[in-house]
Amino acid sequence: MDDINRPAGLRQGAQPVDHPTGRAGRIGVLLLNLGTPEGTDYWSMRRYLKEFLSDRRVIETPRLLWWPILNLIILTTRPGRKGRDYASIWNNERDEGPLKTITRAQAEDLAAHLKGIAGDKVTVDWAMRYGKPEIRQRLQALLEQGCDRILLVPLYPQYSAATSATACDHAFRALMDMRWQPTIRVSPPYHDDSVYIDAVVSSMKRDLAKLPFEPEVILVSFHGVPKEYLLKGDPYHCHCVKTWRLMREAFGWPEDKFRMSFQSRFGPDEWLQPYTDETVKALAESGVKRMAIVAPGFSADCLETLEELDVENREIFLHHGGEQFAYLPCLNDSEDGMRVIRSIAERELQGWL
Ligand SMILES: C=CC1=C(C)c2cc3[nH]c(cc4nc(cc5[nH]c(cc1n2)c(C)c5CCC(=O)O)C(CCC(=O)O)=C4C)c(C)c3C=C
Ligand SMILES: [Fe+2]
Ligand SMILES: [Fe+2]
Repeated sequence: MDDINRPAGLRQGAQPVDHPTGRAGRIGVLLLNLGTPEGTDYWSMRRYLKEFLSDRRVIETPRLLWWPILNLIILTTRPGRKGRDYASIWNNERDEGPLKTITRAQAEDLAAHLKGIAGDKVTVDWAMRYGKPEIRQRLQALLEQGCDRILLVPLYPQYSAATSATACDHAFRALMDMRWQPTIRVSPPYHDDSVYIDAVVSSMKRDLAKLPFEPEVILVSFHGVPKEYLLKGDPYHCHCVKTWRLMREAFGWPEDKFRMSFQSRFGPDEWLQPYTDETVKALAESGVKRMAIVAPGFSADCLETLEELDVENREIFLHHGGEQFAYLPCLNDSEDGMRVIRSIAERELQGWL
């Protein structure tokens, strides 16, 4: 906002002490992802898992039932076991999980891109739903830099209450405490956006061309959620199926060679099916010797891809008769990946820039 357009009391230099400091009419973009533990030790893991698994958007089991399961069983055993898994993929140079390293790189690339379009009018930052950097703190930092309009970009192509909604809830909880809220926009899910589908397919084709073998089957694995969430109206399953169909059509392979599955089942309830580990085992047992896995639901590589898919599922495949296995990386901050994030940001900032 030009100084001349401010109410008299807010003009710089003419501010009475009892008036709020004027904001500079700048725009903030906040990339949001899930979050990762601060370290791989027991207490860091426990803090992360406790925050994550206490979120009612993630675990809908009634509190009275869930509290003893979480505190007496899960938080005594899981931090140690999962801490070892995290240690195997940790970015030791920066002492952080890869999800953080990659999300930061995405934000830096987007910042450089938007600077080319809008100069210093836009600030790009990033935050995590669980752990650090906290959404509340990064929103505050954007306000302090003069942003009175903020675009939230949940980096989940497929919407789920357990991911996109809880990230927005958290941002809105921070806004609830503000007398002078910024204007907020939230970017929509992009599971069927042609820029995203093209990027995922181009990236896969490039990675497949580098392999020393040609896979007989490609498995498209998405993070699972309890089946009950679908029955209660969460569109996540339908978004995943649509992404998979559009990828398959762009790829030109039949359904039996271009499969889909859901990974990371947690607890005894039924989750979305078919399960990735069971599918990989069944493929190997049915005589498939060469396969590739891709996980287009993750905007950045993380524990669920680098460890669960590339290590655990590779072992399952090789152990049951498979011979060659490839994990194809996520879009991350690659050229393909940044094309998607830049296009979302540019589209959603229309009318603001
Ligand atoms: C138990 C319930 C869980 C639901 C529902 C769930 C949904 C869900 N998660 C992602 C993306 C990620 N999940 C990650 C790790 C992770 N997920 C759960 C549990 C649920 N996720 C746990 C307990 C963990 C931590 C690791 C473990 O203990 O198994 C990650 C990786 C984070 C990292 O630091 O690398 C991502 C990303 C999606 C997309 C989703 C539903 C749509
Ligand atoms: Fe998860
Ligand atoms: Fe569906």
